Amino acid sequence: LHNSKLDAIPIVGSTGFLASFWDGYRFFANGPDLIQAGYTQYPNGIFRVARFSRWFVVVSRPEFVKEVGGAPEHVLSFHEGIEDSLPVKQVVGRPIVENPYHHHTIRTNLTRNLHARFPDVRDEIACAFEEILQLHESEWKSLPALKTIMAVVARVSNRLFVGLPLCRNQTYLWNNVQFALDVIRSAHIVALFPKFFAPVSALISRTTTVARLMIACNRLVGPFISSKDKSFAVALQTLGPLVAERLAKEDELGPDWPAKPNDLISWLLEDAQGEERTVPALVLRILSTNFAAIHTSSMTFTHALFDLTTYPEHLLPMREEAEHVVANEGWTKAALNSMVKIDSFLRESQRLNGIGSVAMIRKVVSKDGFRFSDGTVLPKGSFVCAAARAIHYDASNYKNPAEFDGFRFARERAEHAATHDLTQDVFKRQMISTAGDFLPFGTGKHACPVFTCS
Ligand code: HEM
Repeated sequence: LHNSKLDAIPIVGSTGFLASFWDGYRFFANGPDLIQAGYTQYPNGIFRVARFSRWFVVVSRPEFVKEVGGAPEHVLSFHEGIEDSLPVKQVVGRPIVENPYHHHTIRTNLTRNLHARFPDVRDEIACAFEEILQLHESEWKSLPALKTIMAVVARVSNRLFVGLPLCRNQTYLWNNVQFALDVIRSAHIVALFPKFFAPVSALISRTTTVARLMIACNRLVGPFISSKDKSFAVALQTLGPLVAERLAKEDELGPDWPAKPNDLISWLLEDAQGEERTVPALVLRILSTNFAAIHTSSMTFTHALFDLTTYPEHLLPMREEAEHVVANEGWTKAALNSMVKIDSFLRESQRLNGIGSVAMIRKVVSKDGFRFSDGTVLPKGSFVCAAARAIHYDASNYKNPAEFDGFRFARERAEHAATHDLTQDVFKRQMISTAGDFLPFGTGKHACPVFTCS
Protein backbone atom coordinates (compact mmCIF):
# COMPACT_ATOMS: atom_id res chain seq x y z
CA LEU A 1 0.00 0.00 0.00
CA HIS A 2 2.83 2.34 0.89
CA ASN A 3 4.66 1.53 -2.32
CA SER A 4 1.59 2.30 -4.43
CA LYS A 5 2.03 5.96 -3.53
CA LEU A 6 5.23 5.86 -5.58
CA ASP A 7 3.46 4.46 -8.66
CA ALA A 8 4.03 7.59 -10.73
CA ILE A 9 7.82 7.21 -10.46
CA PRO A 10 9.33 4.92 -13.13
CA ILE A 11 11.29 1.84 -12.10
CA VAL A 12 14.69 0.63 -13.28
CA GLY A 13 14.45 -3.14 -13.40
CA SER A 14 11.50 -5.35 -12.52
CA THR A 15 8.12 -4.32 -11.18
CA GLY A 16 6.89 -7.70 -9.87
CA PHE A 17 6.89 -8.35 -6.11
CA LEU A 18 9.40 -11.22 -6.14
CA ALA A 19 11.40 -9.95 -9.11
CA SER A 20 11.98 -6.65 -7.32
CA PHE A 21 13.55 -8.60 -4.43
CA TRP A 22 15.95 -10.07 -6.95
CA ASP A 23 16.68 -6.49 -8.06
CA GLY A 24 17.45 -5.67 -4.43
CA TYR A 25 20.26 -8.23 -4.62
CA ARG A 26 21.32 -6.86 -8.02
CA PHE A 27 21.58 -3.40 -6.47
CA PHE A 28 23.84 -4.79 -3.78
CA ALA A 29 26.21 -6.24 -6.39
CA ASN A 30 25.77 -3.77 -9.21
CA GLY A 31 24.32 -0.53 -7.86
CA PRO A 32 26.33 1.95 -9.98
CA ASP A 33 25.25 0.30 -13.27
CA LEU A 34 21.58 0.31 -12.26
CA ILE A 35 21.77 4.00 -11.32
CA GLN A 36 23.49 4.84 -14.61
CA ALA A 37 20.81 2.88 -16.52
CA GLY A 38 18.06 4.88 -14.77
CA TYR A 39 19.88 8.12 -15.45
CA THR A 40 20.05 7.40 -19.18
CA GLN A 41 16.56 5.91 -19.42
CA TYR A 42 14.64 8.62 -17.52
CA PRO A 43 15.85 12.08 -18.51
CA ASN A 44 12.97 13.65 -16.54
CA GLY A 45 15.27 13.42 -13.60
CA ILE A 46 13.55 11.01 -11.22
CA PHE A 47 13.31 7.21 -11.06
CA ARG A 48 13.44 4.41 -8.49
CA VAL A 49 15.46 1.25 -7.93
CA ALA A 50 14.64 -1.70 -5.67
CA ARG A 51 16.48 -2.33 -2.42
CA PHE A 52 15.72 -5.34 -0.22
CA SER A 53 12.90 -3.91 1.77
CA ARG A 54 12.07 -0.63 0.10
CA TRP A 55 12.34 1.53 -2.98
CA PHE A 56 15.14 3.99 -3.39
CA VAL A 57 14.05 7.12 -5.27
CA VAL A 58 16.93 8.62 -7.24
CA VAL A 59 17.02 12.18 -8.57
CA SER A 60 19.33 13.21 -11.36
CA ARG A 61 18.39 16.75 -12.44
CA PRO A 62 20.58 19.33 -10.64
CA GLU A 63 17.49 21.40 -9.70
CA PHE A 64 15.92 18.37 -7.96
CA VAL A 65 19.23 17.71 -6.22
CA LYS A 66 19.14 21.27 -4.92
CA GLU A 67 15.57 20.78 -3.70
CA VAL A 68 16.69 17.71 -1.74
CA GLY A 69 19.72 19.56 -0.34
CA GLY A 70 17.65 22.59 0.67
CA ALA A 71 14.87 20.69 2.48
CA PRO A 72 14.85 21.08 6.28
CA GLU A 73 15.62 18.15 8.59
CA HIS A 74 11.97 17.83 9.72
CA VAL A 75 10.94 17.22 6.08
CA LEU A 76 13.88 15.24 4.61
CA SER A 77 16.04 13.77 7.34
CA PHE A 78 19.80 13.43 6.79
CA HIS A 79 20.25 11.44 10.01
CA GLU A 80 17.42 9.00 9.29
CA GLY A 81 18.70 8.77 5.71
CA ILE A 82 22.15 7.63 6.81
CA GLU A 83 20.45 4.76 8.64
CA ASP A 84 19.58 3.30 5.24
CA SER A 85 23.18 2.49 4.36
CA LEU A 86 24.78 2.68 7.79
CA PRO A 87 22.66 1.56 10.74
CA VAL A 88 24.41 4.01 13.07
CA LYS A 89 21.95 3.47 15.92
CA GLN A 90 22.69 -0.26 15.87
CA VAL A 91 26.41 -0.29 15.12
CA VAL A 92 27.65 2.96 16.71
CA GLY A 93 25.07 4.05 19.27
CA ARG A 94 21.66 5.74 19.51
CA PRO A 95 22.86 9.11 20.94
CA ILE A 96 24.93 9.76 17.81
CA VAL A 97 21.73 9.84 15.71
CA GLU A 98 19.27 11.14 18.28
CA ASN A 99 21.46 14.02 19.47
CA PRO A 100 24.07 14.75 16.78
CA TYR A 101 25.30 17.88 18.57
CA HIS A 102 28.90 17.17 17.49
CA HIS A 103 27.91 18.10 13.90
CA HIS A 104 27.17 21.58 15.19
CA THR A 105 30.54 21.66 16.99
CA ILE A 106 32.32 20.69 13.77
CA ARG A 107 30.33 23.18 11.70
CA THR A 108 31.12 26.06 14.08
CA ASN A 109 34.14 25.73 16.37
CA LEU A 110 36.21 23.27 14.35
CA THR A 111 35.91 25.13 11.04
CA ARG A 112 36.44 28.54 12.67
CA ASN A 113 39.68 27.31 14.21
CA LEU A 114 41.20 25.83 11.06
CA HIS A 115 43.12 29.07 10.39
CA ALA A 116 44.46 29.28 13.94
CA ARG A 117 45.44 25.59 14.04
CA PHE A 118 46.92 25.54 10.53
CA PRO A 119 50.58 25.71 11.72
CA ASP A 120 50.03 22.60 13.89
CA VAL A 121 48.30 20.78 11.06
CA ARG A 122 51.10 21.63 8.67
CA ASP A 123 53.73 20.57 11.21
CA GLU A 124 51.97 17.21 11.65
CA ILE A 125 51.67 16.69 7.88
CA ALA A 126 55.43 17.25 7.49
CA CYS A 127 56.35 15.01 10.47
CA ALA A 128 53.88 12.27 9.51
CA PHE A 129 55.11 12.05 5.91
CA GLU A 130 58.72 12.14 7.08
CA GLU A 131 58.24 9.31 9.57
CA ILE A 132 55.68 7.12 7.82
CA LEU A 133 57.28 7.33 4.37
CA GLN A 134 60.83 7.45 5.84
CA LEU A 135 61.60 10.37 3.53
CA HIS A 136 65.20 10.67 4.71
CA GLU A 137 66.01 7.41 2.91
CA SER A 138 66.85 8.11 -0.70
CA GLU A 139 65.88 4.71 -2.11
CA TRP A 140 62.58 4.02 -3.83
CA LYS A 141 60.28 1.67 -2.04
CA SER A 142 56.76 0.28 -2.42
CA LEU A 143 54.01 1.17 0.03
CA PRO A 144 50.29 0.38 -0.08
CA ALA A 145 48.77 3.74 -0.96
CA LEU A 146 45.48 3.85 0.94
CA LYS A 147 46.82 2.29 4.14
CA THR A 148 49.80 4.64 4.20
CA ILE A 149 47.67 7.71 3.53
CA MET A 150 45.26 6.60 6.26
CA ALA A 151 48.12 6.52 8.73
CA VAL A 152 49.02 10.11 7.77
CA VAL A 153 45.43 11.35 7.76
CA ALA A 154 44.59 9.74 11.11
CA ARG A 155 47.60 11.35 12.71
CA VAL A 156 47.05 14.80 11.19
CA SER A 157 43.32 14.81 12.01
CA ASN A 158 44.06 13.87 15.59
CA ARG A 159 46.62 16.63 16.01
CA LEU A 160 43.57 18.87 15.55
CA PHE A 161 41.20 16.71 17.59
CA VAL A 162 43.25 15.69 20.64
CA GLY A 163 46.73 17.22 20.14
CA LEU A 164 50.19 15.95 21.06
CA PRO A 165 51.26 13.38 22.20
CA LEU A 166 48.11 11.24 21.79
CA CYS A 167 47.91 12.03 18.06
CA ARG A 168 51.07 9.94 17.62
CA ASN A 169 49.96 6.99 19.75
CA GLN A 170 49.75 4.00 17.38
CA THR A 171 47.21 2.05 19.45
CA TYR A 172 44.90 5.06 19.59
CA LEU A 173 45.30 5.88 15.88
CA TRP A 174 44.82 2.37 14.50
CA ASN A 175 41.83 1.88 16.72
CA ASN A 176 40.19 4.89 15.05
CA VAL A 177 40.93 3.48 11.60
CA GLN A 178 39.75 0.01 12.64
CA PHE A 179 36.55 1.35 14.22
CA ALA A 180 35.42 2.79 10.90
CA LEU A 181 36.25 -0.43 9.05
CA ASP A 182 34.34 -2.46 11.66
CA VAL A 183 31.34 -0.16 11.44
CA ILE A 184 31.24 -0.35 7.65
CA ARG A 185 31.63 -4.15 7.69
CA SER A 186 28.85 -4.48 10.26
CA ALA A 187 26.68 -2.16 8.19
CA HIS A 188 27.18 -4.29 5.08
CA ILE A 189 26.21 -7.41 6.96
CA VAL A 190 23.14 -5.79 8.49
CA ALA A 191 22.17 -4.52 5.02
CA LEU A 192 22.19 -8.10 3.70
CA PHE A 193 19.17 -8.90 5.85
CA PRO A 194 15.82 -7.23 5.20
CA LYS A 195 14.49 -5.08 8.07
CA PHE A 196 11.69 -7.53 8.80
CA PHE A 197 14.26 -10.28 9.35
CA ALA A 198 14.55 -9.89 13.11
CA PRO A 199 10.83 -9.88 14.08
CA VAL A 200 10.04 -12.64 11.56
CA SER A 201 12.79 -14.85 12.90
CA ALA A 202 11.47 -14.28 16.42
CA LEU A 203 7.94 -15.26 15.38
CA ILE A 204 8.73 -18.48 13.60
CA SER A 205 11.68 -19.45 15.72
CA ARG A 206 12.06 -22.87 17.40
CA THR A 207 9.79 -24.63 14.89
CA THR A 208 11.12 -24.45 11.37
CA THR A 209 14.39 -25.09 9.59
CA VAL A 210 14.22 -21.54 8.20
CA ALA A 211 14.19 -20.24 11.73
CA ARG A 212 17.21 -22.33 12.65
CA LEU A 213 19.01 -20.97 9.60
CA MET A 214 18.10 -17.43 10.61
CA ILE A 215 19.37 -17.97 14.12
CA ALA A 216 22.61 -19.35 12.68
CA CYS A 217 22.90 -16.24 10.50
CA ASN A 218 22.30 -14.02 13.51
CA ARG A 219 25.14 -15.82 15.28
CA LEU A 220 27.36 -15.17 12.30
CA VAL A 221 26.34 -11.52 12.20
CA GLY A 222 26.65 -10.97 15.93
CA PRO A 223 30.44 -10.93 16.33
CA PHE A 224 30.83 -8.39 13.52
CA ILE A 225 28.30 -6.09 15.07
CA SER A 226 29.82 -6.31 18.51
CA SER A 227 33.38 -5.59 17.28
CA LYS A 228 32.64 -1.88 17.72
CA ASP A 229 32.52 -2.57 21.48
CA LYS A 230 36.15 -3.68 21.28
CA SER A 231 37.09 -0.44 19.46
CA PHE A 232 35.18 1.56 22.03
CA ALA A 233 37.02 -0.17 24.87
CA VAL A 234 40.41 0.67 23.31
CA ALA A 235 39.30 4.27 22.76
CA LEU A 236 38.24 4.51 26.42
CA GLN A 237 41.60 3.15 27.50
CA THR A 238 43.72 5.46 25.31
CA LEU A 239 41.64 8.65 25.07
CA GLY A 240 39.54 8.32 28.24
CA PRO A 241 42.20 9.58 30.71
CA LEU A 242 42.76 12.77 28.67
CA VAL A 243 39.03 13.47 28.47
CA ALA A 244 38.68 12.79 32.22
CA GLU A 245 41.48 15.24 32.94
CA ARG A 246 39.80 17.94 30.83
CA LEU A 247 36.43 17.41 32.52
CA ALA A 248 38.13 17.67 35.91
CA LYS A 249 39.90 20.91 34.89
CA GLU A 250 36.61 22.47 33.81
CA ASP A 251 34.95 21.43 37.08
CA GLU A 252 37.81 22.92 39.06
CA LEU A 253 38.63 26.09 37.07
CA GLY A 254 35.51 26.81 34.99
CA PRO A 255 35.03 26.67 31.22
CA ASP A 256 37.72 29.24 30.33
CA TRP A 257 40.73 28.07 32.30
CA PRO A 258 44.14 29.50 31.33
CA ALA A 259 46.07 27.55 28.65
CA LYS A 260 42.98 25.50 27.76
CA PRO A 261 43.95 23.59 24.58
CA ASN A 262 42.24 24.72 21.38
CA ASP A 263 41.10 21.27 20.24
CA LEU A 264 38.05 19.12 19.60
CA ILE A 265 37.75 18.09 23.26
CA SER A 266 37.37 21.75 24.31
CA TRP A 267 35.01 22.51 21.43
CA LEU A 268 32.79 19.54 22.28
CA LEU A 269 32.72 20.57 25.93
CA GLU A 270 31.29 23.94 24.87
CA ASP A 271 28.26 22.19 23.33
CA ALA A 272 27.83 18.99 25.37
CA GLN A 273 24.93 19.03 27.83
CA GLY A 274 23.85 16.75 30.70
CA GLU A 275 24.68 13.09 30.15
CA GLU A 276 26.87 13.98 27.18
CA ARG A 277 29.39 15.47 29.63
CA THR A 278 30.81 12.11 30.67
CA VAL A 279 34.01 10.36 29.61
CA PRO A 280 32.34 7.54 27.62
CA ALA A 281 29.92 9.90 25.88
CA LEU A 282 32.70 12.29 24.81
CA VAL A 283 34.97 9.43 23.72
CA LEU A 284 32.16 8.12 21.48
CA ARG A 285 31.80 11.59 19.86
CA ILE A 286 35.53 11.76 19.11
CA LEU A 287 35.47 8.22 17.73
CA SER A 288 32.54 9.19 15.49
CA THR A 289 34.27 12.36 14.30
CA ASN A 290 37.29 10.27 13.38
CA PHE A 291 34.92 8.02 11.47
CA ALA A 292 33.61 10.99 9.44
CA ALA A 293 37.10 12.37 8.83
CA ILE A 294 39.61 9.59 8.21
CA HIS A 295 38.13 7.46 5.44
CA THR A 296 36.65 10.29 3.37
CA SER A 297 39.89 12.29 3.47
CA SER A 298 42.12 9.24 2.88
CA MET A 299 40.11 8.04 -0.12
CA THR A 300 40.02 11.53 -1.63
CA PHE A 301 43.77 11.97 -1.23
CA THR A 302 44.56 8.48 -2.54
CA HIS A 303 42.39 9.04 -5.63
CA ALA A 304 44.23 12.31 -6.26
CA LEU A 305 47.58 10.56 -5.87
CA PHE A 306 46.58 7.86 -8.38
CA ASP A 307 45.36 10.54 -10.78
CA LEU A 308 48.68 12.33 -10.43
CA THR A 309 50.58 9.18 -11.37
CA THR A 310 48.16 8.52 -14.26
CA TYR A 311 48.34 12.10 -15.59
CA PRO A 312 51.88 13.18 -14.56
CA GLU A 313 51.84 16.21 -16.91
CA HIS A 314 50.03 18.06 -14.11
CA LEU A 315 52.85 17.60 -11.64
CA LEU A 316 55.30 20.32 -12.58
CA PRO A 317 52.74 23.13 -13.08
CA MET A 318 51.31 22.35 -9.63
CA ARG A 319 54.72 22.21 -7.99
CA GLU A 320 55.66 25.55 -9.58
CA GLU A 321 52.41 27.08 -8.38
CA ALA A 322 52.96 25.86 -4.81
CA GLU A 323 56.55 27.14 -4.75
CA HIS A 324 55.49 30.53 -6.11
CA VAL A 325 52.62 30.96 -3.64
CA VAL A 326 54.69 29.85 -0.65
CA ALA A 327 57.54 32.19 -1.63
CA ASN A 328 55.09 35.11 -1.65
CA GLU A 329 52.68 34.23 1.15
CA GLY A 330 54.33 31.52 3.26
CA TRP A 331 52.52 28.39 4.43
CA THR A 332 49.14 29.64 5.69
CA LYS A 333 45.60 28.43 5.22
CA ALA A 334 44.86 31.63 3.26
CA ALA A 335 47.79 30.86 0.91
CA LEU A 336 46.07 27.59 -0.07
CA ASN A 337 43.33 29.71 -1.70
CA SER A 338 45.93 31.02 -4.17
CA MET A 339 46.85 27.49 -5.31
CA VAL A 340 44.26 27.51 -8.06
CA LYS A 341 45.73 24.69 -10.16
CA ILE A 342 46.05 22.30 -7.23
CA ASP A 343 42.52 23.14 -6.17
CA SER A 344 41.28 22.46 -9.70
CA PHE A 345 43.14 19.14 -9.87
CA LEU A 346 41.62 17.97 -6.59
CA ARG A 347 38.13 19.01 -7.68
CA GLU A 348 38.52 17.15 -10.98
CA SER A 349 39.77 14.06 -9.16
CA GLN A 350 36.75 14.22 -6.85
CA ARG A 351 34.37 14.72 -9.78
CA LEU A 352 35.56 11.56 -11.52
CA ASN A 353 36.12 9.34 -8.49
CA GLY A 354 33.70 10.60 -5.85
CA ILE A 355 32.94 8.55 -2.76
CA GLY A 356 29.99 6.59 -4.16
CA SER A 357 27.56 6.38 -7.06
CA VAL A 358 24.82 8.04 -5.01
CA ALA A 359 25.00 10.86 -2.51
CA MET A 360 22.74 12.74 -0.12
CA ILE A 361 20.50 9.88 1.03
CA ARG A 362 17.49 11.31 2.87
CA LYS A 363 14.36 9.85 4.46
CA VAL A 364 11.04 11.67 4.08
CA VAL A 365 9.90 12.28 7.67
CA SER A 366 7.19 14.90 7.20
CA LYS A 367 3.67 13.44 7.43
CA ASP A 368 2.77 15.47 4.33
CA GLY A 369 5.60 13.87 2.37
CA PHE A 370 7.94 15.81 0.10
CA ARG A 371 6.86 17.56 -3.09
CA PHE A 372 9.31 18.31 -5.94
CA SER A 373 8.83 21.41 -8.10
CA ASP A 374 7.43 19.25 -10.96
CA GLY A 375 4.64 18.05 -8.65
CA THR A 376 6.07 14.57 -7.87
CA VAL A 377 5.27 13.67 -4.26
CA LEU A 378 7.25 11.24 -2.09
CA PRO A 379 5.22 9.86 0.82
CA LYS A 380 6.47 9.80 4.40
CA GLY A 381 8.93 6.95 4.90
CA SER A 382 10.40 7.08 1.36
CA PHE A 383 14.14 7.22 0.80
CA VAL A 384 15.62 9.57 -1.78
CA CYS A 385 19.16 10.24 -3.01
CA ALA A 386 21.09 11.93 -5.84
CA ALA A 387 22.72 10.09 -8.77
CA ALA A 388 26.09 11.72 -7.99
CA ARG A 389 28.36 9.72 -10.26
CA ALA A 390 26.06 9.86 -13.31
CA ILE A 391 25.64 13.62 -12.79
CA HIS A 392 29.43 14.05 -12.70
CA TYR A 393 29.79 12.10 -15.97
CA ASP A 394 27.01 13.92 -17.86
CA ALA A 395 28.10 15.90 -20.95
CA SER A 396 25.40 18.49 -20.29
CA ASN A 397 27.15 19.33 -17.01
CA TYR A 398 30.80 18.92 -18.07
CA LYS A 399 32.52 19.15 -21.46
CA ASN A 400 34.21 15.83 -22.35
CA PRO A 401 32.97 14.45 -19.04
CA ALA A 402 34.92 11.17 -19.05
CA GLU A 403 38.23 12.93 -19.70
CA PHE A 404 40.49 13.79 -16.76
CA ASP A 405 41.26 17.47 -17.31
CA GLY A 406 43.06 18.52 -14.14
CA PHE A 407 43.03 22.23 -14.87
CA ARG A 408 39.51 22.56 -16.30
CA PHE A 409 38.25 24.41 -13.23
CA ALA A 410 41.32 26.67 -13.04
CA ARG A 411 40.65 27.71 -16.67
CA GLU A 412 36.97 28.25 -15.95
CA ARG A 413 37.85 30.40 -12.97
CA ALA A 414 40.27 32.46 -15.05
CA GLU A 415 37.64 32.90 -17.80
CA HIS A 416 35.06 33.81 -15.19
CA ALA A 417 37.40 36.34 -13.59
CA ALA A 418 37.97 37.98 -16.97
CA THR A 419 34.29 38.39 -17.75
CA HIS A 420 32.47 38.74 -14.40
CA ASP A 421 32.44 40.82 -11.29
CA LEU A 422 34.50 38.55 -9.03
CA THR A 423 32.80 39.69 -5.85
CA GLN A 424 29.60 38.06 -7.13
CA ASP A 425 30.65 34.42 -6.93
CA VAL A 426 34.26 34.28 -5.92
CA PHE A 427 34.07 30.62 -4.86
CA LYS A 428 32.53 29.30 -8.07
CA ARG A 429 34.32 26.18 -9.37
CA GLN A 430 36.59 26.10 -6.31
CA MET A 431 36.93 22.71 -4.58
CA ILE A 432 34.90 23.87 -1.60
CA SER A 433 32.01 25.06 -3.75
CA THR A 434 29.19 22.52 -3.96
CA ALA A 435 26.43 22.61 -6.57
CA GLY A 436 23.63 20.49 -8.02
CA ASP A 437 26.23 19.10 -10.46
CA PHE A 438 29.12 18.70 -7.99
CA LEU A 439 28.35 16.39 -5.08
CA PRO A 440 31.47 14.85 -3.48
CA PHE A 441 30.62 16.85 -0.33
CA GLY A 442 26.83 16.79 -0.89
CA THR A 443 25.12 20.16 -1.26
CA GLY A 444 22.73 22.30 0.76
CA LYS A 445 21.95 22.16 4.45
CA HIS A 446 24.03 19.07 5.29
CA ALA A 447 26.94 19.55 2.90
CA CYS A 448 30.19 18.53 4.57
CA PRO A 449 30.82 21.43 6.97
CA VAL A 450 34.58 21.09 7.04
CA PHE A 451 35.26 21.94 3.43
CA THR A 452 32.30 23.53 1.83
CA CYS A 453 30.37 26.66 1.10
CA SER A 454 27.19 25.81 -0.83
C1 HEM B 1 37.71 14.89 1.61
C2 HEM B 1 37.15 14.61 2.76
C3 HEM B 1 35.65 14.58 3.00
C4 HEM B 1 34.64 14.27 2.15
C5 HEM B 1 34.72 13.87 0.67
C6 HEM B 1 33.40 14.40 2.91
C7 HEM B 1 32.14 14.18 2.38
C8 HEM B 1 30.96 14.38 3.08
C9 HEM B 1 29.64 14.13 2.56
C10 HEM B 1 29.33 13.58 1.17
C11 HEM B 1 28.75 14.46 3.51
C12 HEM B 1 27.22 14.31 3.45
C13 HEM B 1 26.58 15.47 2.71
C14 HEM B 1 25.10 15.29 2.45
O1 HEM B 1 24.56 14.19 2.60
O2 HEM B 1 24.47 16.29 2.05
C15 HEM B 1 29.49 14.91 4.68
C16 HEM B 1 28.92 15.34 5.84
C17 HEM B 1 29.64 15.57 7.00
N1 HEM B 1 31.01 15.55 7.14
FE1 HEM B 1 32.37 15.26 5.65
N2 HEM B 1 33.72 14.76 4.20
C18 HEM B 1 35.07 14.89 4.30
C19 HEM B 1 35.79 15.22 5.43
C20 HEM B 1 35.23 15.45 6.68
C21 HEM B 1 35.99 15.71 7.89
C22 HEM B 1 37.51 15.82 7.95
C23 HEM B 1 35.08 15.85 8.91
C24 HEM B 1 35.30 16.12 10.38
C25 HEM B 1 36.32 16.64 10.93
C26 HEM B 1 33.75 15.70 8.33
C27 HEM B 1 32.57 15.83 9.03
C28 HEM B 1 31.32 15.78 8.46
C29 HEM B 1 30.08 15.98 9.21
C30 HEM B 1 29.95 16.26 10.71
C31 HEM B 1 29.02 15.86 8.29
C32 HEM B 1 27.52 15.98 8.59
C33 HEM B 1 27.05 17.41 8.38
C34 HEM B 1 25.64 17.69 8.86
O3 HEM B 1 25.09 17.00 9.70
O4 HEM B 1 25.05 18.66 8.40
N3 HEM B 1 33.90 15.46 6.98
N4 HEM B 1 30.84 14.84 4.38
